[in-house]
Amino acid sequence: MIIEVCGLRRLFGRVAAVDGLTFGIERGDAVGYIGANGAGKSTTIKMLTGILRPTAGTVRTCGLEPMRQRRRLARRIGVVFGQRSQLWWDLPLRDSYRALGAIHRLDFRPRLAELAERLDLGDFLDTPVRQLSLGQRIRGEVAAALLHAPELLILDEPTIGLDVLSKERLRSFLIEQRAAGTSLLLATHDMGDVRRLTDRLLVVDHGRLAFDGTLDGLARQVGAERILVLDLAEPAPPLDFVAGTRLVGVEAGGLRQRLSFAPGTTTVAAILAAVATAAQLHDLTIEEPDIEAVVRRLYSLST
Ligand SMILES: Nc1ncnc2c1ncn2[C@@H]1O[C@H](COP(=O)(O)OP(=O)(O)OP(=O)(O)O)[C@@H](O)[C@H]1O
Repeated sequence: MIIEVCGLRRLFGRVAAVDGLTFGIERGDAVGYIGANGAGKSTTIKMLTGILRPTAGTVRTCGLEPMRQRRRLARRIGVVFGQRSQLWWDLPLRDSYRALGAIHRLDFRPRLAELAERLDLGDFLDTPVRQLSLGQRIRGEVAAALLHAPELLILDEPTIGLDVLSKERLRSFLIEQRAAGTSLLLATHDMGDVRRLTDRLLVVDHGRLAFDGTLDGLARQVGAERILVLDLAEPAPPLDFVAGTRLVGVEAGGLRQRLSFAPGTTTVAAILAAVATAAQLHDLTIEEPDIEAVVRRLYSLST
């Protein structure tokens, strides 16, 4: 296992930020770590990476004890905090990589060339970090975390604040990394991240594990439905006949219609095939369920 956590606890004064977590993650897995604000995600990550000492319980990351073997661990994991930077603000991006290369005692150039190409960093490698856009900086952060080819990549809210295109680019890159064998642990508020990048989901609530399973399993348990928003070429009568869906909105005289469906019961492809018999599609978007709402619902079911 690449991560093993047993009875993990962390108190801040009287607040238990993490309150008895036990879980394991297999090598090569991609796992989403979700929960409401203040649920304990960042605190868990800090204990996994050796930044914070557990109050009780044990944690092993890459088989190492993070607090005691922090340096050895740093060579084997990469960490990206979306809201904090590990880059040198006033230096050109390239100089941060040079410095990280020196810290890891490796010739960073071949790996950087590969990452720069995959993450499209070429245009701004010589720009000071403080002048980068958020999307550019996050790509820069991800490259920094992967420079030493770690076996585990831990990301805390990597796509927060990114526009749709930058998000999608980053996600495709992470999917490739995973296919190349890197294990992923991804703390996020974004259901789209979870759906695209992970195949297992841990939900933490008040420092405790509230769910461990697949996204479809979670959707079944709490009824977290996705909504397909269909923009039609011409107004159409209500599309209330599509198997496995529920019509939840008709706008603009039938030009825009919203169908709700539970993952696992039908597929977008099947829905579109049924819609095509009655209307011509112009555009579509999928609205993911809101993570906070899913967690609230999960919590209300378990209490
Ligand atoms: N250094 C600290 N001192 C005191 N309390 C803390 C500290 N760090 C976290 N906490 C508290 O621990 C709890 C868990 O916080 P944590 O940051 O781990 O949550 P989170 O799930 O990452 O939240 P978010 O999604 O908002 O980042 C919260 O109640 C928070 O206020």
